[in-house]
Amino acid sequence: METIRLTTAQALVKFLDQQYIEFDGEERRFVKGIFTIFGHGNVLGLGQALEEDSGSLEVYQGRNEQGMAHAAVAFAKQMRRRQICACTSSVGPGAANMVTAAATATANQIPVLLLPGDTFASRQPDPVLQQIEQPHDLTVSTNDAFRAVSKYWDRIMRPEQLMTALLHAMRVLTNPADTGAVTIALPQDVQGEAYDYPASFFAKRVHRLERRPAAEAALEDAVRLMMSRRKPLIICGGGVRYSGAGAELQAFAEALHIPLAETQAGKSAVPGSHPLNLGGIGVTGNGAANAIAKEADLIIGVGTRFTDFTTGSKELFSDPGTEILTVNVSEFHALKLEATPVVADAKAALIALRQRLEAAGYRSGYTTEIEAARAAWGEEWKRLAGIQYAPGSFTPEVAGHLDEALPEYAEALGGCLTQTRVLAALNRLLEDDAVVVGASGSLPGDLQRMWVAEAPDSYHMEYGYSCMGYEISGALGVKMAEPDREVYAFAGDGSYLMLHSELVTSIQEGQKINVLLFDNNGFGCINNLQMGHGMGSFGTEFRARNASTGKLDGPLVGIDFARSAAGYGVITYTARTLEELEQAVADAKRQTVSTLIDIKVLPKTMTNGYGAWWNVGVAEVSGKPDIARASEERRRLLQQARPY
Ligand SMILES: Cc1ncc(C[n+]2csc(CCOP(=O)(O)OP(=O)(O)O)c2C)c(N)n1
Ligand SMILES: O=C1C[C@@H](O)[C@H](O)[C@@H](O)C1=O
Ligand SMILES: [Mg+2]
Repeated sequence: METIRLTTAQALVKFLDQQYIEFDGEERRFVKGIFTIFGHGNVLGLGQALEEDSGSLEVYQGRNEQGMAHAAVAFAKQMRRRQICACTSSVGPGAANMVTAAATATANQIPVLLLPGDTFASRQPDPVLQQIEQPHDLTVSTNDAFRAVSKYWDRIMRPEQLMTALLHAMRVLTNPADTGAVTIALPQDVQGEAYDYPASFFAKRVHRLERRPAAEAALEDAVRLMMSRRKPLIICGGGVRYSGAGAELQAFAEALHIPLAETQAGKSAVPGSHPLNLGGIGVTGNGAANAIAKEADLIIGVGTRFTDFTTGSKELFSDPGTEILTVNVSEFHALKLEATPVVADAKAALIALRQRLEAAGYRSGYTTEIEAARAAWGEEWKRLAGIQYAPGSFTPEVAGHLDEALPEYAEALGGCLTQTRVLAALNRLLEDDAVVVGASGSLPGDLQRMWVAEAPDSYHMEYGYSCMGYEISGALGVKMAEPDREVYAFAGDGSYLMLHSELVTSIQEGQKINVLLFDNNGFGCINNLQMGHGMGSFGTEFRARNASTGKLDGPLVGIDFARSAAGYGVITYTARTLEELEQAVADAKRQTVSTLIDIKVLPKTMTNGYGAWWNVGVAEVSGKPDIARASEERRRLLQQARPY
């Protein structure tokens, strides 16, 4: 047997360089590159291997391990899971920083390969610098924390273990039904240990992504169910996009005259202006989608996980007469809500179903309802787009919380833009094919309701984990996937402050991203949530400690975000009026380096309502009558919701 003598780390790099994926007859390299932050736990092992021969893998330098791993996740998501990046960290804190990103990947079912350094397999030394030491179990290291958030986890204690570990890693990374983070922990001594690897291990491997066809019996069940229903509603989930099934979904809806609503992951599979596209559904859904959902007698969930935001915490389509049909490549998701399941690739299943339903002469029973719902929402959209602050006589969308404090905010921010007006303007100003990126705060809800995404894959929302700090790291990953499109990160001030380190990486790499920073001086959506459930404003506005009360109820803490980012070499702007915003966007489009627009928006001016419930835990014991009322209201709504 021919062998090649390599270190574990060298073998790992050589193997990754030989992985390819084939989908619909198209072959491409699977691993584009590797993000690195070196420390003693990886620099002399994996670092050495990459310096000596990285093959065709591109090597990037991250700033924060969570940030770089989020960039890798966003890259794979935007590539529709057909190409990935790996990430290597040092041992201990560097590794721990990647745990959050692993969870983001797994929650969103996005492949990412994480390669954290680990403590010495030989235990010489023991403890090594940054080893946590658990006296009850010496095999435990920081990297065990990845077990909870990975789809495949392994630790390479001997060089030859690498071979089975990597084959399993590829199995999971290329599995459309059950992918996510793959963690391979690499003890730092083993990374440099030599082994005679069989040459065959490094042969080119092409992993075929197959479109799983639907079983004939499942299709028959689905057709039978649909033939008995007059008011079906399609929910278009992320699986539609990963399958590349947008056109088929649109054809299915058109042929059978069925309206569709979008999840956060499914938006931009079908153009937002399509007459059958009702837009975002659920807790953050709009009036049209939620109204049609309430009347639907059949929900057809295509490629959706049915999260609580999508289902309105199982209250939105809770009528016992409403049936659920699912099309999902994952059995786990297809079987939710006691659905009639079609376990299959979305594109394959939609084609097969349409053929059968057309042959059977199926057409939904909708007459004018879809058009009417869209028109009513269109009017509401225009109202939201036109909201302007006027001192003294202004009622914000989220009213009754901080009404009296709004003039103070207007003064501290130096402007009084409303969030809904800014979003409507941006929807008009940004390029049609630009990719908008978001994840957390009030913006995902507003975008889900208001953003009309026309171009395919122009909406990139991480709302499986809704992880603050993903926005800017994610925008970098999206830009790497789509170098020819403008990419805009929509981030709240809280999220920006949590993590924006990869903005510097974007400058370093010459990858232009645009940050649209919505500064409302606080954790706005959480303030809405607490005050909407009877609490006071507590720990969510950015206010200084007040010496007289000892609480965080002093003056607002203003931040000049434009100045902060300018220090990195980012081209920055501050927008306090719509004119300033328009000028900033126009100028940002002309730039070749990353830009940031610090948009000063009033709190409480985001969208609110539209008929779906969100089940949040409320205190059953409190001295505040408003909290008792919120708890009572929750009990009432729980009775209307599906219990499971
Ligand atoms: C990593 C992480 N920590 C905490 C949260 C909980 N959380 C969700 S939104 C939010 C506040 C967001 O504030 P900001 O980014 O300013 O957005 P806004 O709601 O003000 O628009 C918090 C703390 C989260 N989603 N992610
Ligand atoms: O707690 C949360 C509330 C949501 O509105 C928000 O978008 C999300 O980031 C979150 O964590
Ligand atoms: Mg904020």
